[in-house]
Amino acid sequence: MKIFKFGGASVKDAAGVRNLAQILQAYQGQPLVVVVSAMGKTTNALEDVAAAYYQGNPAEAMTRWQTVRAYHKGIMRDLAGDDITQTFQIVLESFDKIKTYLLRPVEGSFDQVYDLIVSLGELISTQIIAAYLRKLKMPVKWTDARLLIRTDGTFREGKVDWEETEWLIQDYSKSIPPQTITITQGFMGRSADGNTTTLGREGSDYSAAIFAYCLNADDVTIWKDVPGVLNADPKWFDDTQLIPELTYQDAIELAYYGATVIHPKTIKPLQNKKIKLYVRSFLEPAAPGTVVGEFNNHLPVPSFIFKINQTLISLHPKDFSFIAEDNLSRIFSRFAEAGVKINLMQHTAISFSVAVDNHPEKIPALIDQLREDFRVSYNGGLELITIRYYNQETIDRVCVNKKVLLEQKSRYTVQLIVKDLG
Ligand SMILES: Nc1ncnc2c1ncn2[C@@H]1O[C@H](COP(=O)(O)OP(=O)(O)O)[C@@H](O)[C@H]1O
Ligand SMILES: N[C@@H](CC(=O)OP(=O)(O)O)C(=O)O
Repeated sequence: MKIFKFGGASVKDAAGVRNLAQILQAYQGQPLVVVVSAMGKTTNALEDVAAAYYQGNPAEAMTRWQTVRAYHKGIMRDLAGDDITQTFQIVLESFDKIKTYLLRPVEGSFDQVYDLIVSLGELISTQIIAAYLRKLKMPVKWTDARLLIRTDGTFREGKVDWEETEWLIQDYSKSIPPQTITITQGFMGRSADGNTTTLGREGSDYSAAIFAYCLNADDVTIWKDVPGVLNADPKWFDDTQLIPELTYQDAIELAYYGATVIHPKTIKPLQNKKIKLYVRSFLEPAAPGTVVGEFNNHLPVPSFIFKINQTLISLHPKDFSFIAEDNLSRIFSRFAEAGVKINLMQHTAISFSVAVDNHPEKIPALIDQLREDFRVSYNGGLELITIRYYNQETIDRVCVNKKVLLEQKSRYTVQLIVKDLG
């Protein structure tokens, strides 16, 4: 069994869907599970629909939804010709159900409504793709991932119930004929009480790993718009180099520090079962890309990760206490309660500094909370630069025209919080 994952960029238009079909045709005859994300930037657009709907503005929600619907209709028209009803009847029925939902009064918390609305992107994309592949007479089965991935009740960041999910997925796999191409959604699951939950933004890579783990798959391929894992994001750096082989450990570290090409939760389930992960280009499907697996060699070149929009928060006890266990536990519980992930931390006897992503909806409230116990100073608009397998030359290179506010080195990794002076 092979698991494939196609992200939003790969299916952003009809040409992308045709390209996906062509890639799958090359693997015909093999059992495949194909995990697909929402098309293009649909998830962002649906976030706006959810916000308007929840804020009690149904007219605005409907207008925003109609834009999403028109985008998908355009893709269907291109794939099917002018009459889309024959090929895509099921999608049109989904559109009607969504419209009916948006006309109903709001029920539940914002996060619950968010998951229900935002996950529609994946449901629609997989319905369109399955219908198109069926039109090409390919042996596809559209499957609702919510029947297979069981999560706890946390909305927007559902935690996988691995035991139940493994049982559900294995049971499903017994029921499908060999050679079937299962088309299913990334990023979503369902809690035991029947609520749709999402796994966190960009979580479709993780869904592919969940399927692979539960099916003891041979391997996973995530099809991207880059040739594989590079030693830096080509959006930021020229002259990037492809990394042909990557250890699980290095892949986890790169993804955790912010190399967005692989979702950080993806690697661990694969590493536990020694399942290889291929990162390949959907634009150049014959090229080998990167393979993540058990290798002895470290990264062949230093790798760079940039995270912009960072805020550095520094805390100082108001009393005469040091930054020791009691203060640390109070600080960590404040961050956990606010749902703020710490990207980097450093402490001295009487100060504690952390770098976090600047979420305007979370950080000001967290700072107010921290002020109850600490003197707080903060600095926004910063960059976090991580270099794996650094040397002084690489540090000097990234620090040109930057002021370094904080530096932290371990054996293999250096992290720098910098202010751009340019
Ligand atoms: N080290 C890296 N190597 C390759 N791509 C990277 C790296 N770090 C960040 N990226 C970015 O990851 C993008 C692909 O990931 P993503 O957009 O999340 O794909 P998808 O939406 O298909 O899941 C690339 O376009 C690239 O800009
Ligand atoms: N569509 C979801 C899940 C996802 O992983 O998408 P992508 O594979 O396009 O990053 C999101 O945008 O968050």
